[in-house]
Amino acid sequence: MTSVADYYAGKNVLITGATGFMGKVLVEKLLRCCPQVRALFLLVRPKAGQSMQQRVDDMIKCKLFDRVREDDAHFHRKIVPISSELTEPGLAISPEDADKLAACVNIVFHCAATIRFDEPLKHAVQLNVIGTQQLLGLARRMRHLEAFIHISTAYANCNRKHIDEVIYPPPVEPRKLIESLEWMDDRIVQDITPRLIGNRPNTYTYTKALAEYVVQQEQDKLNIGIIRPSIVGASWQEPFPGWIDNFNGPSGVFIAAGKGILRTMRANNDAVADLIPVDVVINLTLAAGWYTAVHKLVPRCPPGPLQKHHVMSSFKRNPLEQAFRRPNANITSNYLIYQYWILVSHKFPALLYDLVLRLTGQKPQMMRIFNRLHKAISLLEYFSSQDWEWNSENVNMLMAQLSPEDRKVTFNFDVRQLNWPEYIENYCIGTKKYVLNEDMSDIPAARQHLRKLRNIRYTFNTVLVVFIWRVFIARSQMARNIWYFVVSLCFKFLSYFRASSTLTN
Ligand SMILES: CCCCCCCC/C=C\CCCCCCCC(=O)SCCNC(=O)CCNC(=O)[C@H](O)C(C)(C)COP(=O)(O)OP(=O)(O)OC[C@H]1O[C@@H](n2cnc3c(N)ncnc32)[C@H](O)[C@@H]1OP(=O)(O)O
Ligand SMILES: NC(=O)C1=CN([C@@H]2O[C@H](COP(=O)(O)OP(=O)(O)OC[C@H]3O[C@@H](n4cnc5c(N)ncnc54)[C@H](OP(=O)(O)O)[C@@H]3O)[C@@H](O)[C@H]2O)C=CC1
Repeated sequence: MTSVADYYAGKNVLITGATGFMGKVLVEKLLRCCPQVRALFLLVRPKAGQSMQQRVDDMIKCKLFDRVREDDAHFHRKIVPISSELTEPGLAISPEDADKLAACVNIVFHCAATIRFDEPLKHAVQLNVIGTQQLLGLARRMRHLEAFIHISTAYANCNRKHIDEVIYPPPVEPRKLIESLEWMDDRIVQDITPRLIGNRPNTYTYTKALAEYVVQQEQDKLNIGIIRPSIVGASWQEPFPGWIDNFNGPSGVFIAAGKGILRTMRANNDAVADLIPVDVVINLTLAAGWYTAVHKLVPRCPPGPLQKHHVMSSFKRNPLEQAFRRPNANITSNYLIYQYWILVSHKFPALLYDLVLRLTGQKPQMMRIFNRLHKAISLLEYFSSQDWEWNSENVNMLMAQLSPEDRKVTFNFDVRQLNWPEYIENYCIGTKKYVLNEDMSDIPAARQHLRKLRNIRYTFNTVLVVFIWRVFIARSQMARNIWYFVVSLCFKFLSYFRASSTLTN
């Protein structure tokens, strides 16, 4: 049985989406744990005024690559950036580059995609479906290709409750959809999008389902493998715990909760999300690359439960700077209760805060922030308030195929060993350190700020009670009688407990 690292020795690997969250972890892991890999060809586009080379240089300077740098200061020599825009004809790869790739690439990892839930259908199809088709076209030209690994999502078939490790028939024949979208203007496409996506929640899951089908069409010509991760979160162990660099999925929710902005969300009460650490997904992906070179498979990443109290307690121990309120989110599956909390815990404090800003001559901003937050959580709700059943026999089979060393250490993807409270703690610290770039040495000041917020809350509640008392109790005889009745009842209870505790002592 060869080890996974042995398989990658001397191989030329092509990666799309290498500048993204998962792509970066894939590049890092390959360089660190498969040091004999020959070259990594990264398809990168110029962006935001930066050339492709500048972007790659910036990427490898980031902290994520510290461990690789320690092992080999010249690791960048193995990285070969190739200029490419996946939505352009021929992927906008120069003919010379295309010929070079066709001549030497052994394995392709296709990670690039638009993962936005609000992406217009035309663009989502252009990148997630047509981009994938074009990459497959290039792959067919690769004379030494051993495996084509496509990163899909566990939610590509989220319109089903039970999902097996098979490719389901597509919602529409991709070719027909592509032809229709070509002549339709954007307004028409926007109007018909809800009808097209049907019982899927967004264009992302719809186009990822089509992409799976497009990949499957090539199964007679290429060795294909499809990975379907659920919700990918910060790293568990590698290259270090808690690495995360974006606001997607749960990370944005955590940050908003840690900052005390998000106080309620609609979600399943017990297991609110199927979370999987990014290093686990990447270990599985690399193992699947090795295995697919010989066989074909569609593994799914095993999910884990995410519990909200771990998030709250982590942020209380390691608070974020300048929180709006103390972290305390109320997860509910009940629509009415949710609307109540939105009003009381989001809209009312935002209005109050904006009023204070206006009175002090500043620009109001809190209501705008909450409107954006509500848009974001409404898009995530579909995933956080439902359950799916996934079959993961292929994952178990793949695990059994690994050597003991790979299975337990180098390419471990067994989340049963994961300590969830510890993972969530590191995840929350990771959002603080790597997404918000906050310094850990500021934690005492952040704690002090939370204490100040708690005192403000106590003062506010006391003022509110006194106000209510003045308005209602002091003015109506009946309210006064009820009040005296409640107070005397409390007093009687207190005396009773005091008497009974004296007797037992
Ligand atoms: C309380 C605790 C308990 C919690 C329990 C619940 C947990 C989780 C629940 C449910 C998770 C479910 C997840 C399902 C996942 C499925 C799995 C997958 O297969 S794929 C991946 C999923 N994809 C996404 O997650 C994309 C979702 N995001 C979007 O679609 C958009 O971001 C959206 C519509 C939500 C918002 O869009 P906009 O246009 O309003 O905002 P924008 O462009 O994203 O960015 C806002 C600002 O933030 C900055 N920003 C973004 N990333 C940044 C970064 N890394 N660093 C600094 N700034 C950043 C941006 O530059 C922008 O700033 P400027 O307004 O331009 O100034
Ligand atoms: N994150 C998650 O929770 C999950 C992700 N997945 C899947 O994993 C894969 C990677 O996701 P993730 O890393 O989170 O996504 P990111 O958004 O972080 O990365 C997307 C990558 O695709 C590249 N890309 C986007 N558009 C183009 C384009 N037109 N031409 C060339 N490259 C482009 C981006 O490059 P650039 O830097 O230039 O924008 C970036 O490198 C996706 O296929 C996604 O569907 C599946 C399940 C869950």
